Amino acid sequence: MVTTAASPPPAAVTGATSGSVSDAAPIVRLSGISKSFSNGTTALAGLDLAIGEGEFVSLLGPSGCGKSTVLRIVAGLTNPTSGRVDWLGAGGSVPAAGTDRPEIGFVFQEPTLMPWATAFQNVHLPLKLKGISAKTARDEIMHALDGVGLAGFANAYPRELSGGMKMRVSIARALVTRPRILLMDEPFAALDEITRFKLNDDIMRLYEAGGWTVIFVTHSVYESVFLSSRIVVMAARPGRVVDDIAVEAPHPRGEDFRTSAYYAATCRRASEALHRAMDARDHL
Ligand SMILES: Nc1ncnc2c1ncn2[C@@H]1O[C@H](COP(=O)(O)OP(=O)(O)OP(=O)(O)O)[C@@H](O)[C@H]1O
Repeated sequence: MVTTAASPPPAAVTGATSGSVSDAAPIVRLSGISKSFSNGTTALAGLDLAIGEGEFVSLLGPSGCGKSTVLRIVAGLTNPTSGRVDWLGAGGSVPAAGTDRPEIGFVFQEPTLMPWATAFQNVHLPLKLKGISAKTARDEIMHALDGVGLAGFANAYPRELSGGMKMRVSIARALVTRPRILLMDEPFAALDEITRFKLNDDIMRLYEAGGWTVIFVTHSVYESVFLSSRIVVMAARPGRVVDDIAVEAPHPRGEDFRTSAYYAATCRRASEALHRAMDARDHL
């Protein structure tokens, strides 16, 4: 597995600060991760992956290559069959406890909102589970809703919101605890293309302002190149990392980036890597 960068971006899309943080100290490191299920499926085999603090890493790969399983292992929702997950402190050092998980936000493909609760009450949920009252959490909840452009819809119920707005509430709910790392499992896959573009722009603005670390699962080459500082390409049977592409375009990223030659070249590069991954056969 090789880490490569597409050709440097042309002057037209450079400026501001560098968007690449691929040399950032790791926040979490997965070493030799394998995952087998009782039905005999080997979802992952010998996967090594380090995620740098502040990186936006997309996991791109064909269906069944284990992208969601990686997220679930990072979130602690399932344990690997073998291998280690190490959460690292400042400067990439392993904290004394070794595997202490920091605050994690998780956004799923479905918004999974409580239909009987308002947007405000839905965003309150993770804080409520920590014993924080709506009154105490009010400013945090409104800040999170404001961040996704829904401050004016705090009292709306999910049935009153569009698909894109429901997903924004879901993102606000994931961010309200101010997580150190945000995990997103194909969050925009069910949305129409225009809404998806808009949410890509919005998540980019939030990432640029918030400076969090993101692991983002997607099937979309275009989405992964627009959003990511790094694209990790996976192959299936068994799930493994086969390519690691740095996207070195600066921030802020918007339409100039989407229409740049560097964007087109990087999409081509990622698309070729994805096709190689789809053709890959078992290597074990
Ligand atoms: N609970 C489970 N029991 C048995 N097999 C499972 C289980 N969960 C996942 N798998 C299998 O593990 C493999 C990896 O699944 P995973 O959902 O991680 O892939 P993925 O890359 O996220 O797929 P997709 O892009 O289709 O969502 C698949 O072959 C899947 O069928």
